Amino acid sequence: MISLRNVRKTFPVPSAEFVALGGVDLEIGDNEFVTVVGPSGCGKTTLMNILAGLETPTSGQVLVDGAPVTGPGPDRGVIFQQYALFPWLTVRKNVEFGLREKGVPRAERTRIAEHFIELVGLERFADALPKTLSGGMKQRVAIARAYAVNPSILLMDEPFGAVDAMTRVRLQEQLLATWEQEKRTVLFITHDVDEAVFLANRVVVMAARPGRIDRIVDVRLPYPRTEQVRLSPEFAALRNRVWSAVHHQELVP
Ligand SMILES: Nc1ncnc2c1ncn2[C@@H]1O[C@H](COP(=O)(O)OP(=O)(O)OP(=O)(O)O)[C@@H](O)[C@H]1O
Repeated sequence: MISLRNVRKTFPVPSAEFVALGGVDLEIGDNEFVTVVGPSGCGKTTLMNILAGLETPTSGQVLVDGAPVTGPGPDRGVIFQQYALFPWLTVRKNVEFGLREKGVPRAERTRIAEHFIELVGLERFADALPKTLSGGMKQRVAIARAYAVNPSILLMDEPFGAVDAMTRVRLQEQLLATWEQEKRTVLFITHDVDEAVFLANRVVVMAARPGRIDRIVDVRLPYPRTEQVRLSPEFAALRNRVWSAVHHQELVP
């Protein structure tokens, strides 16, 4: 369980302070899939960095299973928009990397890496170098690598932002298929309202100046989220609600 309690983050700017997050309260249950949308600059990445332990809040509490977050930890896997794979390592070695760091013995490393490479459908590319893979494939390697160290929480910041629209839809389906087999708590940041609704149990809509939660939309659509779900009137209604919540606030100066 993740708990954010009155989390505030300010950055010093000349002659004042900039309020990137102005008191965020949020609870995320175990194995929940929560997406975060909102206009540029509303503090999405700041929120994720705080949860990842890469930034400290100015005030407020950030708890994972009741314990304060004091830095990065193996309980939280982070996946960024840029693929962040080691270019000189094969897919297999990239996926094994965190396990090696943890001192997991070789046979066990191989077994775990194989399992997650298969789960993201890249078994044919296990011995390939990242430069020979498409952007979508690289991002699947990043997902397998994050999963391999067995974090209970996955923090994903616009992970599919750099791939084309068709690949993006496939990656969404693939991520959900992985999550349904290996449930984790996921916090997933995106600019894409369709993506936010398609993936989530709940969509957190943020607003800017100061960065805050504007509203939370429950997505009570069944999993697996098939094309039929994506094309359903229920999906369209939710998408329209989230779209209005995000885009109408941008008209405010
Ligand atoms: N180190 C910093 N110093 C000063 N201001 C910062 C710093 N980091 C972030 N900010 C400001 O805080 C605000 C929130 O930034 P953040 O990156 O969290 O927004 P975001 O919602 O993720 O934006 P985007 O969707 O464009 O990625 C922005 O206005 C940004 O300029």
